[in-house]
Amino acid sequence: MTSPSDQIRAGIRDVPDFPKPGIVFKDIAPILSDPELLKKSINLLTATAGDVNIDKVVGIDARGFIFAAPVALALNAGFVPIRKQGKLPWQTHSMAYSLEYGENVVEIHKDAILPGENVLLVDDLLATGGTAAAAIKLIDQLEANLIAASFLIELNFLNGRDLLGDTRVEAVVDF
Ligand SMILES: O=P(O)(O)OC[C@H]1O[C@H](OP(=O)(O)OP(=O)(O)O)[C@H](O)[C@@H]1O
Ligand SMILES: Nc1ncnc2[nH]cnc12
Repeated sequence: MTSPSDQIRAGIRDVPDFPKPGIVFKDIAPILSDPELLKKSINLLTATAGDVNIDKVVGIDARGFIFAAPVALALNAGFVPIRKQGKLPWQTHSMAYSLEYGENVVEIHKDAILPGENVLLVDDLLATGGTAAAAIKLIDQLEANLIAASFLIELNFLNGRDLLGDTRVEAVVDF
């Protein structure tokens, strides 16, 4: 019997040279289109919270939202979006960063998380760690208590977790 994480691993499709030459893109579309794999992904990400009561699940625009919102519901927590620059209507904190195939700016609403609230950060994939590191800086600016950063996929060879300081990092599958 294959384990749920092995089934998820088998559902990830490699697309060479996307979005740039030399990048092997991990395509999660086959997981999203399979209700069993999608449920298993949500369940395993939810389990990374452990026994800690989570107040807010923070998801990163855009693929992170797919997983973070259902995880928030499963944990009876609120959902907070970190969005790419220019999309959030209220007052924001901003952070510039580099990722495996470019650079960008992410933002969070200043009132999205109360000081001391327990936060779980959820994204689909940890590559160089640039995106997650920027998200963690935004969460820190709100004086939240980051319990863990949880990813469906981690690309070990890019050492992204080295950028995330002493944050507990969890990944459902790694390559
Ligand atoms: O560890 P890093 O090197 O920073 O890369 C990881 C990030 O890259 C992807 O986001 P992308 O910016 O492509 O956005 P998308 O979710 O809108 O596709 C992915 O969803 C992560 O957020
Ligand atoms: N190789 C990759 N595949 C999918 N998403 C990514 N985000 C950053 N690197 C990625």
